[in-house]
Amino acid sequence: MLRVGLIQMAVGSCKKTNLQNAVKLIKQASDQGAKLITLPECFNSPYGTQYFGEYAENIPGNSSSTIADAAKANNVHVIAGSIPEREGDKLFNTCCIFDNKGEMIDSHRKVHLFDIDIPGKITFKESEVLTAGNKGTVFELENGVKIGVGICYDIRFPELAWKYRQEGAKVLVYPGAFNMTTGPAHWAKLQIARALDNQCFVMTASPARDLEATYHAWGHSMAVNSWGEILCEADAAEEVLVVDLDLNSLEETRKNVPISTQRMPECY
Ligand SMILES: O=C(O)CCC(=O)C(=O)O
Repeated sequence: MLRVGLIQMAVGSCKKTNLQNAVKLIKQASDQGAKLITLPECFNSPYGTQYFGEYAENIPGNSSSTIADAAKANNVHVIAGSIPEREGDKLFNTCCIFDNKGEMIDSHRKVHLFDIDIPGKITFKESEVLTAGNKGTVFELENGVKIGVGICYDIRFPELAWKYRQEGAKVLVYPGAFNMTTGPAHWAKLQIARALDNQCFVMTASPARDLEATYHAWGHSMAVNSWGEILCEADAAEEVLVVDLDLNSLEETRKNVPISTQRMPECY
């Protein structure tokens, strides 16, 4: 069993408050026994291309070291959602991953930037300000369980998740901030799809919905098992979800429906 915490946190315009809130909610999840905790995409800054430059930080920097300290203080692994990262004259959307001693053991820069245009609904172009990451990210917990990490739009690309599965991932984690158009239409379905086509657990953490903000996040952070069942799901408000992932059930799914050994790549 792996007990995980999904933090759907309210993110506002004050970075200091956002960081304090993240630390408080990590403790809340840890107090309920979570050993692997994920924060949402863009947890130190409002989500929007107009904010990334102002809120960006180097890594290591204040935001990353605040979460590192929280990971150590609570003896938990933390997938630190994402922050706008500055490196030289470039900005990235970056997730730092900390072990339970507060060491940054890996990081993931969003590979697929969120550039979409749905007329009359939502137009968003992260590539106007962000640079894409150029690698996938799989890290390992102390007990050897491998975790693949993507950020939000990365969930739409099954090849990335399949690469993680091939590298041994059992859990796929996507901090994300879907919106009021694609959220209700696709968010849960994409998680179930990635869970089924890779026979992995999928976990997401979104910012809470703030109708005063310029971007309205869908929320609905959730965890899905390898059978495609939703184990827990938040609504739109701030909430900490804690749930047990039964890794034996995953082995059973993989044994009973052995798709990983039945591929016919020569036909694809
Ligand atoms: O894929 C979507 O519909 C939303 C993606 C998104 O909000 C993001 O990548 O931040």
